[in-house]
Amino acid sequence: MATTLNVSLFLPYTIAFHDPPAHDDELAHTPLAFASQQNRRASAIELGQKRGSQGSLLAGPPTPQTPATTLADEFFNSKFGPESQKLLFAKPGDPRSVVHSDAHVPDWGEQAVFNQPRSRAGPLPSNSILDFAKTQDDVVEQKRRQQQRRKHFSSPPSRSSRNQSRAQSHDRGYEGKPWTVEPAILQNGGLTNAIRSASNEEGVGTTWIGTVGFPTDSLSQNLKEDIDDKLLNEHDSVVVYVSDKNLDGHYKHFCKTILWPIFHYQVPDHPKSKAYADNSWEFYRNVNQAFADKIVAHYKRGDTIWIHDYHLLLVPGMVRKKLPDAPIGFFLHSAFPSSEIFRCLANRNELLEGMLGANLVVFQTEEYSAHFLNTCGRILTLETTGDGVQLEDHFVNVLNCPIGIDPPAIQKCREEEEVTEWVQALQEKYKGKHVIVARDKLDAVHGVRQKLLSYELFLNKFPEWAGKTVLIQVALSTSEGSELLTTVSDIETRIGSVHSTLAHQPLQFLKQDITYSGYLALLTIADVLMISSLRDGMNLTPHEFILCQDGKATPKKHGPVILSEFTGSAVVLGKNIISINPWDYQQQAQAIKQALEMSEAEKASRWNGLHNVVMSRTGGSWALQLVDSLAKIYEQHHDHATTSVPRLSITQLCAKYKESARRVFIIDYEGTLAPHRTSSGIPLSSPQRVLESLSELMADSKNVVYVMSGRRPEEIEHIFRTLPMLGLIAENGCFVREFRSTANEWQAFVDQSDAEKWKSEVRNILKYYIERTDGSSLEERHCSLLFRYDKSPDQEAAIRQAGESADQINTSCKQMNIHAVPIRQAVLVEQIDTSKGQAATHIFNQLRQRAIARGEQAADFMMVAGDDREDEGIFQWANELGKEQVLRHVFTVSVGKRNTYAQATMTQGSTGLLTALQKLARISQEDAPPDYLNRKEGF
Ligand SMILES: O=P(O)(O)OC[C@H]1O[C@H](O[C@H]2O[C@H](CO)[C@@H](O)[C@H](O)[C@H]2O)[C@H](O)[C@@H](O)[C@@H]1O
Repeated sequence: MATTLNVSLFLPYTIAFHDPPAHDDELAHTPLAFASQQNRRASAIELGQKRGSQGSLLAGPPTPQTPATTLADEFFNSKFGPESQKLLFAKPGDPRSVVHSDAHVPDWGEQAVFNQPRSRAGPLPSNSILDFAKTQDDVVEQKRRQQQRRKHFSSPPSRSSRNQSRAQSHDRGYEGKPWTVEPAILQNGGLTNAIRSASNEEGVGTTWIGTVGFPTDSLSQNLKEDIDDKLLNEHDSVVVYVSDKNLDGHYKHFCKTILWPIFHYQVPDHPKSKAYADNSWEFYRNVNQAFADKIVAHYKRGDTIWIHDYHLLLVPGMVRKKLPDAPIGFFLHSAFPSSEIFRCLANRNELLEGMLGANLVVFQTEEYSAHFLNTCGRILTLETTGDGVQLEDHFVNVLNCPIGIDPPAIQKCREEEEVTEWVQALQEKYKGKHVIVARDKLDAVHGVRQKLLSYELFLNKFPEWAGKTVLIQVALSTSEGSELLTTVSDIETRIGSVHSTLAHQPLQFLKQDITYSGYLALLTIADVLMISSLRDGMNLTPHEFILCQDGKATPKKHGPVILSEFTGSAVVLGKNIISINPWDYQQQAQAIKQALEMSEAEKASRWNGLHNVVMSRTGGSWALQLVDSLAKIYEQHHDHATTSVPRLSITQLCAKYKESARRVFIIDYEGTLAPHRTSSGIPLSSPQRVLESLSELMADSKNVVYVMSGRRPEEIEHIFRTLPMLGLIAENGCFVREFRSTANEWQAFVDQSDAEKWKSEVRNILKYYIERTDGSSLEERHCSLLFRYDKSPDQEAAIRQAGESADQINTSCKQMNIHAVPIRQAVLVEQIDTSKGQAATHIFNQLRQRAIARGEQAADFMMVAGDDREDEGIFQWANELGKEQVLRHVFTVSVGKRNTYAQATMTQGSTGLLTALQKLARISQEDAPPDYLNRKEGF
């Protein structure tokens, strides 16, 4: 069975270590025996809780029937202990159960949920700019002073070294402890649910590759191997082990303080931004390399590799280096920012190049894929189309395909008794109230502050609602500083002091996560969902809310969704949401009022529309679509991959040449018949041999010979002035001089006065960039313009300017039917509808018509030779003629080693091609009638 390797920073599983039970001698300290004991314990606790769960379930005044510790207390105040997994997952004890789509807990290495080792990573090495200015003497002197100071103050060890040594003594106890496999806390729940749902379909095998989500330095090799075995054999998971130091630098530093903020538009101009390179880049690279190595070690021919999210942007490129032929897909779960933001990243080129190692790069929405294409164009000066990015020798497809949820699995969880109990309790608690719910990460991008301010405004502006509305905001902790928490707490206090009464609290702010059953119940009983993210790749909470609002468990149903326009889900869910700009507090306040006052009919109609989207765009269909799209693209790429393009067989070429009656040659000049011009712009090497070979070929009246070029007609005509009968295609197909035309006339395929219109506009744009790029120049052609930077001393700066110029032209001149294409050390601006292929079609059709008119045989042999991207279209066209049997023999030949649509390659370069042409000419000479060299007319 074909296997998909799903690669994500965190596996869906982790390991929990347990203390052996004190008075339970019957239990051996083995994971299995211990797990069964844990399950028994968990059930006992659940039972105990349920028996006491008759009263109010959320923190509030206790009722007379309420026992001293209510389930509500457990719900919100429980300390995370070994049983606390039930707070986060649908089914405790079942590592495969549905998980929160957007779960989040405290920092990596500092979790308190499971008993796990702590990080042994020390602080990042210093990145002080001053370090670079020091002389060796300064360094020695500084160290001496530091030592003196330490002695003088006999300062206690630093906090991090204290933590480290504490961690080490704490970790000693993990060896020999029983352990169990648990659903991971740190994981992308949306991804896990989607892949699981698709894996339930027949024929899709999945292997996960990722870390276990906790620091592993302190685990012995034997223990690691035991964990490897269990996860591989029972959970189809391959563990990537990286040192605590690497994962700490990678995740806590590079991912969390640089990539995540920048990808979510935390503008790097901000003084606190860390968009500058800090030392964590090295750790990011190391972790990505460890993942790539693991994938390579595990990959078998026939497998498909899917790499997920912003933590692993370099992995596709790293794997590609080792597995040139593997099918690799990359999916970005988060947002992708505009190129203006992305370009602030110090390692922007490496990150983009890493992603481009994939065959297919997929984003949640069109906005992100468009930003990516645009960024590749601007920063890497690559040619992009709506479908992807053209690299020198292959195409990387780019797609958008939004993730969804797994409705059947969630519906099943909703049937659990515990959810029903929560629903009843919550309904009771909020009887007569209008409940707005929300569950977000408490970080700068999720807009909790903006939401609370808008809610406060709503309460102040519409006091008639203040006594009957409750906003339940579940806020998931993040590593972000306390500043935001302080601000949010201030707003919370203000709302409480102005609007709370003895009987009513309009805001329930819960700074911790809730049980999965509680979460589903909350979504079921709520009247409105409100999400105010400033940016979010997708956000699946709206999907889950819509599903739970079906009225099956409660008469309350079809609650409206207030959703920030900056989320991927707003794009997917479309017009039926109440769309808000989280920065517009007035609009948000108004949206709350609109949602609360919406008629039942409107609610139902909006919900139906939303529900259709949720049910059709599911996580399972997303996962299958990714696999399917990659398979198709891979097949296309592989149809013409270099490895499968054979060398041109000269023997076969000669044989077919010999047996054909009418032949057409269309051969590219620069890079094919002769090497590319040098960077000094000095003419190409002597074209003498080229002229001789072409002349010999033209001597046979059965042959029609065209040379094609990007140059202006007068230039190419000058180069071939000794062959006035040679057919010529100039400016990439804008002009054609017919073969054996005595009039020496050029036919134009472009209206030059039209071209003048767009050229004057583009000239102005290019002028700006040329002024800023040393050594660059504008080459004027009749139907195209060329921004050349081959003589620029600073190539890097020139490439950047070229990329930006192409981007600006492609964006601002869209209506003009032109495109700017980065080519070798230049940007070519030309009309979209002209090409070498188009000129070739014209030539070929004319030849056929003439042959038919004269009652002669049409061409039965064609050879097309080229060397770069611009020749690919003409290769495809000629191949088609062969496939459709318009021509009996077609030879498309690419000079060099690039990936190509040509049927054959000529790895020996121009010299090899000229030798082949001369061989053909010799055949003609051998077969020639005595008057051979005097015959002039062709067919
Ligand atoms: O916190 P991280 O480890 O850095 O991971 C980032 C988040 O990844 C997941 O969210 C992303 O994927 C979701 C599903 O595609 C999407 O809904 C969300 O918008 C993305 O940001 C994960 O679900 C979050 O918990 C992580 O915080």
